[in-house]
Amino acid sequence: MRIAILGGSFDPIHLGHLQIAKTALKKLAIDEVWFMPTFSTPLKQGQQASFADRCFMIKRAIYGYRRMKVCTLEQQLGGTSYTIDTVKRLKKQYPMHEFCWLIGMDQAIRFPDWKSSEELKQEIDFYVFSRGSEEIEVPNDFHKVAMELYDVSSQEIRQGKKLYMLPKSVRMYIGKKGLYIEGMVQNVMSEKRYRHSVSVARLCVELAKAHHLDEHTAYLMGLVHDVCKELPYESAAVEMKYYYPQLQQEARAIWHGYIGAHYIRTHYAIYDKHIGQAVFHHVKGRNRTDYDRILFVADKLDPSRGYDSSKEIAVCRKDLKIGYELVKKQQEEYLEKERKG
Ligand SMILES: Nc1ncnc2c1ncn2[C@@H]1O[C@H](COP(=O)(O)OP(=O)(O)O)[C@@H](O)[C@H]1O
Repeated sequence: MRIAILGGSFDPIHLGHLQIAKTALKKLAIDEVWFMPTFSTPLKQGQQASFADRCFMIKRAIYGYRRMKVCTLEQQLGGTSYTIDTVKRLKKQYPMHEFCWLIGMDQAIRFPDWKSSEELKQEIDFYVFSRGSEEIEVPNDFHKVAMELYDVSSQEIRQGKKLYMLPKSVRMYIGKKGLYIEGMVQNVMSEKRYRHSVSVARLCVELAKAHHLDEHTAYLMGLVHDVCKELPYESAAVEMKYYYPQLQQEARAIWHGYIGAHYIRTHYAIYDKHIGQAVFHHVKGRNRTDYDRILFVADKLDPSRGYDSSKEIAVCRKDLKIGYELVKKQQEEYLEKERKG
């Protein structure tokens, strides 16, 4: 068989990658495309999802495409993934197949920096996928394949942008596991609010641990609770009118909880009911589930707010219901004082 390899971090895989594989199967004389996730990339830092998660996302994305596979050879090789070593190993391990290598324009430009790039060109044929209109120089023994490009990168996805460029199954997985959530949240708020969010998430985890609840759920809800807090008033008003017309009369300071609960579902594919409810009610509080209580108290008692809340935190660690009542009462007293001026 003739196999085309598409190597990359796939952190995460997106529709641009799938487009290369589909075009290759259509235009080149090949039998299969094998996605080859890097174990660890030499020219790149800041890879964020584990190898297992990246593989799993690829498997989900190519589900139903009979001629697309995942190859985990670079994990078997271990250490830093250099393509020259991968290609040699491929040929040894699969002498019955013939291989070629697929790359996008951005990688083709950086090709001269690859380890033993001259030798590599002798080892295997390269096919570069580009719009065909670019004047950019790539090694002249590369074959060019014209393709309609999707304007998206994995980095943009990790920042929470262009999430519609993910296969639906991958998007659901990212939401469920909370992959890349830190970068996504950081991208929609000031540094100070992000620090608060991280600190609330930590306290949520601490309280979840003390009460034998799911720590991952607690972490996620803490991190995302203020995701809509810095939305401009005009946009917030539109969202409220559209999604929560019955709640428009409530104070503006409360809106971000409602809009946030909607946002994390539609944007981040976080469908966990506990998280949605806790975010929805976190400003005023709701004394129904432990997750509701934890997020409410953690937001108010966040140590990074600058006052000593250690006594209240200790009460919450011991008994969440009593702790909730205590914090709720303090909040009401504070609001009353504010009202009186
Ligand atoms: N939007 C896109 N359209 C076409 N090719 C792409 C796109 N994004 C990435 N590629 C190509 O897909 C391959 C794998 O991408 P990626 O996992 O992002 O690589 P890496 O992170 O290792 O640079 C690379 O050859 C890259 O050039």
